[in-house]
Order: sequence, then structure tokens, then C-alpha cells
Amino acid sequence: MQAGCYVATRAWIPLQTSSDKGSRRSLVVRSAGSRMELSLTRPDDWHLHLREGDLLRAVVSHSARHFGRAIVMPNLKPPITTTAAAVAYRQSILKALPPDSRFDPLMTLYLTDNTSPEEIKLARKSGVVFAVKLYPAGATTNSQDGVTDIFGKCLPVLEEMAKHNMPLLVHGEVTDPNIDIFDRERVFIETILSPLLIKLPHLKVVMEHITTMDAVKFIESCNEGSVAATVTPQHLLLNRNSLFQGGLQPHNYCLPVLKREIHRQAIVSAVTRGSNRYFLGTDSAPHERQKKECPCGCAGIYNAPVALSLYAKVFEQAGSLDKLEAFTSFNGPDFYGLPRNTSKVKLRKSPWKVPDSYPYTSGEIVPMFAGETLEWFPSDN
Ligand SMILES: NC(=O)N[C@@H](CC(=O)O)C(=O)O
Repeated sequence: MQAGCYVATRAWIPLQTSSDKGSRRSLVVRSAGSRMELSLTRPDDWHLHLREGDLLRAVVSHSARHFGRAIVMPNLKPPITTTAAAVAYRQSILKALPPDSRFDPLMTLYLTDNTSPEEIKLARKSGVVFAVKLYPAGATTNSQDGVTDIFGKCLPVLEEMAKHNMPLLVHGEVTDPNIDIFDRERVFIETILSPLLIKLPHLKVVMEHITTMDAVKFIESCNEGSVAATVTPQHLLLNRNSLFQGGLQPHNYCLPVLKREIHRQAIVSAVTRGSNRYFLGTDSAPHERQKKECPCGCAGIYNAPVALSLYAKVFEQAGSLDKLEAFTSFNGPDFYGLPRNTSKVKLRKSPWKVPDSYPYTSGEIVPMFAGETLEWFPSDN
């Protein structure tokens, strides 16, 4: 079967073709009288929280089933601040995988005020660390050890990263409590990210989980191939009404928080146009149910089991299924300078019910769209 083809089970009717770059040509095919199937180059997840211990063992197979690789976030307790810790964390992830899994965790370091340029050299040499994550201190879950003053404390380490072509992954929100939570991404771009890239134009940056039209405008104003963004299913499908629909909805609470509908639309339109500046990053962030349904619930949406179905839904609704594969499977590895996967996954248009929860030894995890019916069912063959 040709790479990047949408496969039908019986007769095939070409819907449309598109070419963004010669090598990315995707043919869209639909079955007549039978179920539609998409065959995609195996996707990677460029922003994933796998946690550790019981929780790691409970969630890792949901990602490993369909994704080839994932950029694994370092916001553990304590955070992964050294290459040695990243190597050990990678071993524990590999140990938690099902025996026949070929899932490849790509590790990251957690940037602090004290990260040294020497640590970047070690990270690059290790062959298992692929990026460094910036959490402004206090911005989100387990960010208390993050950066307090990027310009005052981190320029030497960022210069070293630019030298080694090591991407900086950015949680793009300011933490000033006087800034409205819905404006924190825009203000971060204006006061931190934009000035940082003027100082360090060669630094490779991924703005993670973008949520606003301001982020879209910013990303498109930057050098292609040097600055890119990951986009989550929740920021493509939900707006801030979903936080309050029929009462407080803790399982729709994540950071950056969901925004107004106009922002959601701007992101959908940017991603489904087929630009190679955007790629799949679920920000799947599991928390045990009680940690979300309590007086001060944690931020984070668990979407690993539903993410591929949801991305397909977004591209289908936009009439852009022919652009899905570049977003899920090409733009990420191209940006990171890694080979694209060679194996395939399928998405079959067949209704399936999302489980209400996933029980595990320490409780249960409630997935995004728990108990609802989704249309695209992912499988390996
Ligand atoms: N996205 C979230 O709401 N939560 C993430 C942290 C993060 O990426 O902000 C988590 O680790 O739980």
C-alpha cells in the first residue's frame, strides 16, 4: 500500500489530493458502501506526560499501542533535571512497556535556574535526551522548581542549546497573578518568548500546547523550521464553555486553560491548512480521579486513549483529512531532524465507546470524553 494513503475496505473513490511538499502528497480515498479507513504512517506524540510507578504502568500502553515515539515530559517529583536521571527514567518506562512494544521514549530535561551548559553537552552526547523543557516557576503541575528569571539565569544554557541544535520546549504562560489567566499565553509571547528569540535567533523552540490566535500569529511570524508548535486535541475541540457546561467540569481543566471559541477556531484553521509548523502533541496528563475531583483539583486532561480519534475528527470536520498524516506523522520528526516512522496504523470509521474510567492499583483515571461515543477507531492492522 502506498505511503500516506487512505484505504477503503472495498471500492475506493478518490475525494481529493493535495500536496504541501512533493514528498508529502496524500491521497484521500473513500469506500463506497463500506466503512472508511485511513492508513497513516505511525504517528508520534511530541508532548506526553507518562508519570512514574503505578500510574506509569497504567497509562504507558495507551500511548505505546499506536504511537511510535513520544517526547516525555520531565515534570516528575523530583523533576528530571540531569541526563543521568533522564537515562534512569527512560529505563523505567521501557520496563513498564508490554513485552513486544517498540515504543521509543524520547527524553527531556527540566530547565531550572541552575541548569549548566555542561549538562546540555552531556544530554546531547547521551543520544536519549532530545529537548529541554521550560516551565516558568509556578505555571503548572510540578513546576515549582522551574525557571524564575530566564533572562537573568538561563542565557548561557540556552546559548549552549542553540549551539547543539537542542530544542527548547516552552510552557508559554506568565505566572504573574495580576495577569488574567486567559491572557497568560499572549503576555508570555510579548514579554518573554519574542524578546528571547530576538536575543537568541538560532535557538530552536517548540511552543507547546498552543491555545490562542496570538500564538498562531506568533508561530507564523517566525522562521519555519526553527520555531514550531504542538497542538492538543482538547484545544482543537473544546472552548472554555466546556469547563462550566452543566456545572464545574474538572476533567476538562488543563493548563494552559481552554480559551474562547475564536481562539479554538484560529488553531483549527492553522493546523488543518496543512502548515508544517504544527504537529501532534497530546499533552496527555493523567491524574488519579480524586486528584481532579476535589476542592483544589489538578490541571491535566488524560487523552492518550482517544487522541488519534479526536485529531481525525477535527481534520474530517474541516474537510482536511488529506492533511492529517503530515500533522500526526511527518511535521514532528522533520522538525526534530529524526526519521519518519515506517510502519502504519489504521483509523477505521466505526463507532466505539470511550471507557468511563481506567482502574489501576491506586485508583482510576478518567479519560477525555469518558463514556462518549467516538467515530474513528485506531488499530494496528
Ligand atoms: N497540561 C496540564 O494541565 N498539566 C500537565 C502539566 C502541563 O503540561 O502544563 C501535568 O503534568 O499534569
